[in-house]
Amino acid sequence: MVVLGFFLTWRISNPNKDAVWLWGMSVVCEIWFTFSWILDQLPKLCPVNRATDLNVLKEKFETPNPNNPTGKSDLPGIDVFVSTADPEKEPPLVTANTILSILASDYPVEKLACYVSDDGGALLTFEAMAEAASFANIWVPFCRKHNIEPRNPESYFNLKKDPYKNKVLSDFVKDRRRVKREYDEFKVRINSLPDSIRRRSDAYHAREELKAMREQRQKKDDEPVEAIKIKKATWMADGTHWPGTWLSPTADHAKGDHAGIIQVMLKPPSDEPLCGTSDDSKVIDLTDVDIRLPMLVYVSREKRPGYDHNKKAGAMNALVRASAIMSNGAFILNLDCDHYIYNSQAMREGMCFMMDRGGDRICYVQFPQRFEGIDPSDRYANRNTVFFDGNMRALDGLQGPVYVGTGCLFRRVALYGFDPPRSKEHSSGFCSCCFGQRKKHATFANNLEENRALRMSDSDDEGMNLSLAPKMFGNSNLLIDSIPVAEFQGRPLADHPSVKNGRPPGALTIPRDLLDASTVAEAISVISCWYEEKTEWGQRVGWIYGSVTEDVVTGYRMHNRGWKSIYCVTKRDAFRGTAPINLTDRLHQVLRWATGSVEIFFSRNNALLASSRMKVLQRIAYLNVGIYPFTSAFLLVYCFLPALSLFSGQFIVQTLNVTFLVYLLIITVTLCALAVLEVKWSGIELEEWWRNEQFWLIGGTSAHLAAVIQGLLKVIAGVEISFTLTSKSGGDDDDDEFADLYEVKWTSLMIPPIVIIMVNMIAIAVGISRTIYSVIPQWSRLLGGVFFSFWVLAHLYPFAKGLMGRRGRTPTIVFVWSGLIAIIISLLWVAINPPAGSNQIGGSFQFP
Ligand SMILES: O=c1ccn([C@@H]2O[C@H](COP(=O)(O)OP(=O)(O)O[C@H]3O[C@H](CO)[C@@H](O)[C@H](O)[C@H]3O)[C@@H](O)[C@H]2O)c(=O)[nH]1
Ligand SMILES: [Mn+2]
Repeated sequence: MVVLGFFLTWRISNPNKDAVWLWGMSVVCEIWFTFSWILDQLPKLCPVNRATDLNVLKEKFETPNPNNPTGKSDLPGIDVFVSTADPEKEPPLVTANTILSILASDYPVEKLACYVSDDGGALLTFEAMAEAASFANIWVPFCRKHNIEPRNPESYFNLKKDPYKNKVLSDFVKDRRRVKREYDEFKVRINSLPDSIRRRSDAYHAREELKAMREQRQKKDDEPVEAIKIKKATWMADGTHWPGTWLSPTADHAKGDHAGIIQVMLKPPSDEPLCGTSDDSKVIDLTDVDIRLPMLVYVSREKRPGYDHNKKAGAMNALVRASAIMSNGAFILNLDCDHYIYNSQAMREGMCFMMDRGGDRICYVQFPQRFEGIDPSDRYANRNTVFFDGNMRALDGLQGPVYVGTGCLFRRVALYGFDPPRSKEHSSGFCSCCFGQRKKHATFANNLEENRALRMSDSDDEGMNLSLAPKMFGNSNLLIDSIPVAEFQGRPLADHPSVKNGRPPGALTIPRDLLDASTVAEAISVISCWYEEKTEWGQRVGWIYGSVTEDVVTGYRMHNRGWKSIYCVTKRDAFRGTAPINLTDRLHQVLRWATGSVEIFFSRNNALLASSRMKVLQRIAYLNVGIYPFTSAFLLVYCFLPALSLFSGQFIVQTLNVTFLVYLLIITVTLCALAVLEVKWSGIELEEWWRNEQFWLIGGTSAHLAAVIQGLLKVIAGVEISFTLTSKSGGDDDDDEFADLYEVKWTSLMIPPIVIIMVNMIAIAVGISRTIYSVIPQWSRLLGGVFFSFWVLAHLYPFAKGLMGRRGRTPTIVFVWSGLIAIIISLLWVAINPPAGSNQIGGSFQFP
């Protein structure tokens, strides 16, 4: 930082008088780069590593003791949320496998509930979930019996390693073979679902069409023939009408209108273990194996024209409410449909933090995102290890990692918008409510000890005032009543009142057998379109609306209240998911992320407006998240500088004097040392670090730039931003695993990087030919310019490779266009600044 400071001062005070424009442009860029670099570095000042001890958790919660003589698990309830939106982009088989991995995970069955949110309201997804629920009867006990890992059947049966290693062979070989056969049949059933649904519905449509045609024929000839319009409908297997959308929602998954649907696919299990038998009709022998399954619920919130459904955030909020009524787990695990549980102990790992002393101030435990199916060289830095093993672990030493949308275990009451317990002691006495408006809100959990009471903002009003709750949470009484229960159940054991008073911790649960028709009806009412009207859902409560990166804002709002979060890196990956390996899909993904950041920047969730409860370095980290897309503008300019310098024969400094070179050397050496340090500390490879640098430039000059423009359009013209889903591969096509990598799909995001590549290549060519034909060739000078051009090109290499496809299948027009643009720019250049013959060569650009 110090060297950068001196360097910038020197740069500013030594303008290049022969090319002030070049000097000015470069200095402005350098100032911005320094600023953004500092934003990036400061939050890394106190990195930490954490470890958990699952045995201690077991000892405290699942071992007989005076308070718990039977040793029955005292662990709190967890509701797992899985979101899916479009069965075409998110294959139901993938979602089904995720569900199976959750149902089979190692957590007390009666404390676990799984909710699938289907934003598409698609019958296909519904039926696939029903199939998964039925296959779980075989899969889950099998996993328990033989300690299977991972508990996602698709991944398990595709494991490359020997399945019989470290296993007691006798039973296992037989069981595995049988379950595998069952799984194959399950897969066939899932894959044939689209056809059978279509056949079912087509038969109906054919009948309807015939009817309509007959009616039309009866009309007189001179009447205009109307287009035959049949209201499309989908039919369930039992012959009833599916209240969701047509077979698959339209590409615009966010808009498929349909009723709210809740279906309990697996009922809440009994409280006591239920062992299987050696009954021959069972697929495998289940003597002494607990065959209970966790509760599984299919939820598709209502969608109607004229309502803003708020994308994923809206879907999650519907689940928060429905689950509060149906199972009210004190904790919520959020997973995308393609992120499955890879480590069956993962939830316990998270619980170690939540249930530890002081754990009641933790709003969420974020796990790193890990990916499968990525090309070995990770061309587009999909693994994102620099972020997940560097930045996120560093943030853990501050107030905690940001929430990244999946693989995150929440404390339910933190999502409800309460302040953390004991927040008064920690707040500085400065106005700690968010943005100056001191809203009065009731202290909620009236039945809690005073110093623990959770607050909405720092209300002066300490009394209980339940009448305000409907204003925030809407008017479901079941929902409101469930809130203090969730708070109570989520308390760390150390100060758990039940331990103090000898009360069984389960005493406050809503009995699961109450899950009757009226409960489900209430749950359906809270997923209706209008439920959130005039409430604070999405504003202060639940997932926060207004950004396509709902995750970052949602986490931000919790940190802003003084909650802290934990980053939990487990030895065996907790969860694994997929990522887009296709260049275009990847660009669109980072475009969405960057757009979300710009949205945040221009909203009241800009970190500059953070409350005093947010730690300074944490605030800088969030500021960086909101600001990074803006770097793209400067990056774009800087990528053209080497070319401009080769064209003009000028450079960003007047003379390459010793001071400049020494600064350059020190900065370069320091940055290299820093990179090595970070790589060593985070345990990633230098290769991965370099991929990250490359993609930073690729994304920076394409997607981030577009994001800034989109964001500005939203602010200025109110143009809405849509959530473009990332396609998940089915994992079915074994013939070519990475075919996606080579597919070239045109997107206008590619234009800026292509132009940069072209201009720099032409510049190198121009530079070389000029040097060759000049009277006194100055090779050393050429070397300088060419080096920086190459530096830019090296960063863009993966991009160029992506454009080439596998056998150069890029439409030639792409090259023609970019060539054209590049030539026009060079010609323009010559027109503005005509080369002055040999004079120019002997110009001002000289080595010392
Ligand atoms: O209207 C919508 C849109 C999306 N989703 C779900 O959101 C998840 C994430 O979508 P995806 O296309 O996979 O986005 P990614 O870029 O892969 O996801 C990252 O970034 C998103 C924010 O941009 C977060 O929501 C994700 O959790 C995070 O994994 C998926 O499960 C979708 O089904 C919905 O439920 N409803
Ligand atoms: Mn995803």
